[in-house]
Amino acid sequence: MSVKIIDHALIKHKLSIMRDKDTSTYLFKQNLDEIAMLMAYEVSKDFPLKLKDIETPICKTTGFELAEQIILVPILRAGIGLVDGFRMIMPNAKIGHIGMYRDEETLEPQEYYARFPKGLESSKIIIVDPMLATGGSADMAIEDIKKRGGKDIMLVCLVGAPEGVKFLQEKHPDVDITLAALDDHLNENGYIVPGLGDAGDRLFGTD
Ligand SMILES: O=P(O)(O)OC[C@H]1O[C@H](OP(=O)(O)OP(=O)(O)O)[C@H](O)[C@@H]1O
Ligand SMILES: O=c1cc[nH]c(=O)[nH]1
Ligand SMILES: [Mg+2]
Repeated sequence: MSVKIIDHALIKHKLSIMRDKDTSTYLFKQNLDEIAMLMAYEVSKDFPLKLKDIETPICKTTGFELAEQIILVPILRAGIGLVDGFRMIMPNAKIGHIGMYRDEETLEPQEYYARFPKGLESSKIIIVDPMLATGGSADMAIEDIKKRGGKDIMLVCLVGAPEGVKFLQEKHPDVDITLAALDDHLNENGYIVPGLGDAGDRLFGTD
């Protein structure tokens, strides 16, 4: 399993705007869209290709196309915020949904919804969620997808805590994790420090 933190000036700039508590809901989503596109570009750079015969205006030649179906799986709610950016550059991706919220007392995830396209077992599955805190939600999502036959799974989050990364590395060594930032620690309420607060609330204007 690998844990990769993307080192990119634009991502650092945009993520800092998102972290700022005075950033509006509109600008929060705008920057999330832009970071999602940059992250999608980065995580897909080694996706397998197959050869494809094409004809340019000049001659016949051999081009490429992605060899595998991509299934993007946002963990609701906040994960929805990463879907638009990923779809901009992966327009053929199918979308699965897992609905989950953390119990505020125990921090245990509760799954309330799941719906997937067919073909999990032969697709490249990208789970997206802005926040990886204790890792409980991502773990439950990965377990659910594995039970349904998914094998080739990666996790893409904006901000991760060391506690959650360690938990997932031990539990799912086959799942690669990509982050835009690895933060310092979790506070007593299970929030990432410095983090960006509650991603779902900031994205949708709830509190
Ligand atoms: O790693 P964990 O400790 O499980 O925490 C991370 C989860 O918490 C947030 O969702 P939340 O439960 O706030 O639900 P929401 O997206 O509906 O706001 C976040 O979007 C993750 O799904
Ligand atoms: O910091 C955190 C931790 C969990 N979920 C969030 O939205 N933010
Ligand atoms: Mg939330």
